[in-house]
Amino acid sequence: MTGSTPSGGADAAVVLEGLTKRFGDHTAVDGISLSVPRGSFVGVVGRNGAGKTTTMKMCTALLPPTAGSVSVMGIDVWANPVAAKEQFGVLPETMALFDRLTGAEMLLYNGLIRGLDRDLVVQRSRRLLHVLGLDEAADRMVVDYSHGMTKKVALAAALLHGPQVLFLDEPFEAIDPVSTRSIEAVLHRHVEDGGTVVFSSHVLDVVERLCDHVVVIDLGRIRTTGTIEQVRHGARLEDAFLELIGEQDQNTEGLSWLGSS
Ligand SMILES: Nc1ncnc2c1ncn2[C@@H]1O[C@H](COP(=O)(O)OP(=O)(O)OP(=O)(O)O)[C@@H](O)[C@H]1O
Repeated sequence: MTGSTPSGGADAAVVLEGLTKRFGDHTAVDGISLSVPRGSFVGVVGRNGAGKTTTMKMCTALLPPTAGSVSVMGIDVWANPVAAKEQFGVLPETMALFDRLTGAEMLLYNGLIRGLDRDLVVQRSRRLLHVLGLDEAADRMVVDYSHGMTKKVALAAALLHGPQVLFLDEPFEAIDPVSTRSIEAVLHRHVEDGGTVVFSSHVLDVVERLCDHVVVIDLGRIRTTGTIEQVRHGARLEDAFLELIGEQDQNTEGLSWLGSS
């Protein structure tokens, strides 16, 4: 995986070139270039406000870039969003779901608007709901789901059309350990079958366990990228990350009043 000189070759699942997003005077993403090979499992990490979600949104046709380009499986996401969307599934940070439908109905609706055959959608939905531990919840309205259950049904919706690339923003946030393992198994299966996963996470132990590559973003730029081993240099990924980002001192000065009453 290259961080500054995207090859853009036929082996690339995702190619970012000079991807930039400015909000007024603030540059949230500052000219990111990256080439993600097909079949890789990539963790995107960075502290709060580093630019992970903004980058994910630009990759998935949710937020137009100020400059630069992104392509998925060779298709320019912003020049040809409809064709590009067939290639990827997305679990966004904030989910606008049709939550007055049951989980099964929501998946059916998602599948049908993607033009999938009804029987195929029903069959895939059942399987996904089962694997993600949502059998019991399938006939309940999504609005009544817990945060973790909502995330899992949104993940099922992202997987339904069998995309080549998955972009997942914090897929493990609010997910219990049992479901974490189920999701990990689904994602591993996707990669074993030749798919690509790009996900952001603050849980570096999960990134270390799952991913073959990691991208560290800071202040809207790629701070470093490579295989997990290259980035952690034999240490724990979390320690390597803290050293890289330079935030090891936990300064609690001025908080002596905490717990004093
Ligand atoms: N719509 C917006 N308008 C203005 N500024 C924004 C907007 N969206 C994001 N930002 C800013 O862009 C920067 C990057 O935000 P982003 O959400 O991409 O960070 P992040 O790495 O995903 O953070 P977190 O880990 O907290 O989710 C932040 O400074 C944020 O305040």
